[in-house]
Amino acid sequence: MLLLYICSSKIHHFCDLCNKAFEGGKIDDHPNHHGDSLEFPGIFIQRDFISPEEELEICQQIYQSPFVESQSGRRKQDYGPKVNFKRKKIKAGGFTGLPNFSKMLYKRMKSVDILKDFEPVEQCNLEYVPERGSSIDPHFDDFWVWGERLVTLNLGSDTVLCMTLSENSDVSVHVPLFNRSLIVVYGPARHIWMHGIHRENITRKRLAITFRELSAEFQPGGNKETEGQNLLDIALTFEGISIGSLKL
Ligand SMILES: O=C(O)CCC(=O)C(=O)O
Ligand SMILES: [Fe+2]
Repeated sequence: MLLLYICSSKIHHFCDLCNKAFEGGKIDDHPNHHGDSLEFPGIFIQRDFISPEEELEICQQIYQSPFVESQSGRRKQDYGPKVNFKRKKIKAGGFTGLPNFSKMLYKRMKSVDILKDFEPVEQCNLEYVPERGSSIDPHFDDFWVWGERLVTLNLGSDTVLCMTLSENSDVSVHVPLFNRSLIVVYGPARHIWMHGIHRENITRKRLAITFRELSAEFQPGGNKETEGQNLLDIALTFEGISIGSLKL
């Protein structure tokens, strides 16, 4: 069966300036919101996290490494451990660390209150383009290996993250992903709501850099603490080459 990923009539638009989602309207209505509002905890947005010059530099760095084809018209570059989600196995394998250009992003993230103790162990760069109809179906990021906060830096163009309660939910919340902004997804937005991106909302090339931290099991005090520390030591060398590069 072909499941068409379309949005319900009850679209709410999340406003990062009000920290609420408003029924109907448009993504850029602020301050003229109307319609019922919904509390929508678990989204933090830092607009202009990087400058246009930094964006250009980061994009140039990204395109010096090869991409591999991914699902739904996306291409990706992975820097992280090899994870078998079904068997719950994680291996450092060919992981050589996060890429060099992410060192400055890591440092800057530390200056954001909600991320001051954020220790990323994985980076995935995704490329979306309208020509390939790139999108991502609604999903939860894995809960066994990945921790509370999902952090994404948005590059290239604006788009919208669509949050739904299930595949065919009749309520959706559209969250703006501004170019050069950083978004942190946590709490209910991470655990209760699924997230995805519609192909209609990819109108120009977009690059998303997602950083993930390890779950509590791999953190100090957890029973996989040593494994976690080892992965983190590798990640934070910032000497990584993408997994796809190894196969060439
Ligand atoms: O492209 C994005 O902003 C979201 C990507 C995502 O949800 C994922 O890689 O799990
Ligand atoms: Fe995701």
